[in-house]
Amino acid sequence: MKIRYENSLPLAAEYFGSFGEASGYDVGTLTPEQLVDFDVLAVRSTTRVTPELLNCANRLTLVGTATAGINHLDTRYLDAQGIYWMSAAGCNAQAVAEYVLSVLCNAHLEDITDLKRARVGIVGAGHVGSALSRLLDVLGIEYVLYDPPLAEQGDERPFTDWLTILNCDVITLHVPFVQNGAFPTDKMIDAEVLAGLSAKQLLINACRGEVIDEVALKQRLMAGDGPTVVLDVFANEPDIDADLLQYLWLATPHIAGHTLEGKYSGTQMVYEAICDLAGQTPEKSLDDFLPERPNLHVDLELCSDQGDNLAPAIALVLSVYDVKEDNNHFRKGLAGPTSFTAMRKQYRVRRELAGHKVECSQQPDSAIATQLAKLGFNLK
Ligand SMILES: NC(=O)C1=CN([C@@H]2O[C@H](COP(=O)(O)OP(=O)(O)OC[C@H]3O[C@@H](n4cnc5c(N)ncnc54)[C@H](O)[C@@H]3O)[C@@H](O)[C@H]2O)C=CC1
Ligand SMILES: O=C(O)C(=O)[C@H](O)COP(=O)(O)O
Repeated sequence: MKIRYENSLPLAAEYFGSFGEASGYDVGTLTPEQLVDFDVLAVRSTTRVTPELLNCANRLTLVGTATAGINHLDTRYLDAQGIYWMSAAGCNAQAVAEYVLSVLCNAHLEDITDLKRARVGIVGAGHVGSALSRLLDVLGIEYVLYDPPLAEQGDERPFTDWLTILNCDVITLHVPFVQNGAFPTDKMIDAEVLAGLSAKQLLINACRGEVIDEVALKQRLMAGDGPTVVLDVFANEPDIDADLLQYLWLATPHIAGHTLEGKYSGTQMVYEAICDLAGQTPEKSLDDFLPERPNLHVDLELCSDQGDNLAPAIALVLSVYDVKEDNNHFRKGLAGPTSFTAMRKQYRVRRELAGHKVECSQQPDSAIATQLAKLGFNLK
């Protein structure tokens, strides 16, 4: 079997090498001729799989993307050609949920959002939206879910309406980018929606840039008194509107899903699909590759000094992942499309919360210990 893979799939050689010939290509360099006689194409969101790209693909049986989003695949064309395609659904849901949590923790500390009173509107209750709702449940933060497709499919969770979402203190977007059909998301946050948002609200987009009308967003933010905005994703990546950044509270280069766990899981899922194709039982697993998590030390006494029972969780979440570091790095490093892609592909090693061992300066009270354990921390 011959496999062509985008080099940014971590561990691709380790996972795919045993199937036969596996050869990588750098982002933006794949040509149609390089797919001649290949059975499998493994990509991330930075390879657009179009009819033109597959022009010479005479043997292609499987296109696998190690990502949750699929809007870079022409799935209609693949279906029409009888080429099986798969995505790594849910691989990085926890990563994105923890990105949003890190944003919320910072917003709480900076008095942008009072997490004890705030209501979070989660738009899209799939893998990411659900992972986020579980984190908010642990912390006792109120939220509502909006997901008409799931409601229509009979999902029994309580769903709210669009107007209620637009009145939430925090609106966080976790939908796929869809242009057609009954539930399009293209510019679902448009000029009219933006006009109704106030300076008391926080708007987070970590799904796809095109879900917000960015031209309207910039105009709204330039006019003043607009919502606080956090963007991980932008229209027209990697050639983004850098001028927009000055109006955003936090901005990051599409790395919300880029934990080590999220990226390795994506490759693992593509590997499992190839095993399936080859009629083999998967022998490799994430545990073969994931390094141990570092230990954390936290002074709980200091944390709870502020009389805030969210303080220990916030301190720990931010000690594992503080989105502000990525924001600072992005703003310093952005100099055109090449740097946007480079910052994504050379992203630092980021780990998820679960499994971190925590040494506390004092025994936490039982409610806080339970909360931290439910976030996945191992209290020593
Ligand atoms: N920034 C990043 O690094 C990442 C971004 N993403 C993006 O986030 C999106 C969501 O990821 P997952 O939760 O894993 O996908 P998912 O497919 O599990 O969930 C998406 C949910 O959105 C719902 N939905 C679709 N259209 C809707 C509409 N018009 N209104 C409300 N809800 C709607 C679906 O019913 C589904 O439940 C992905 O499609 C991808 O584009 C995903 C992972 C990482
Ligand atoms: O999974 C998705 O969907 C994402 O947006 C990924 O985080 C995108 O990462 P890259 O494939 O662009 O590295």
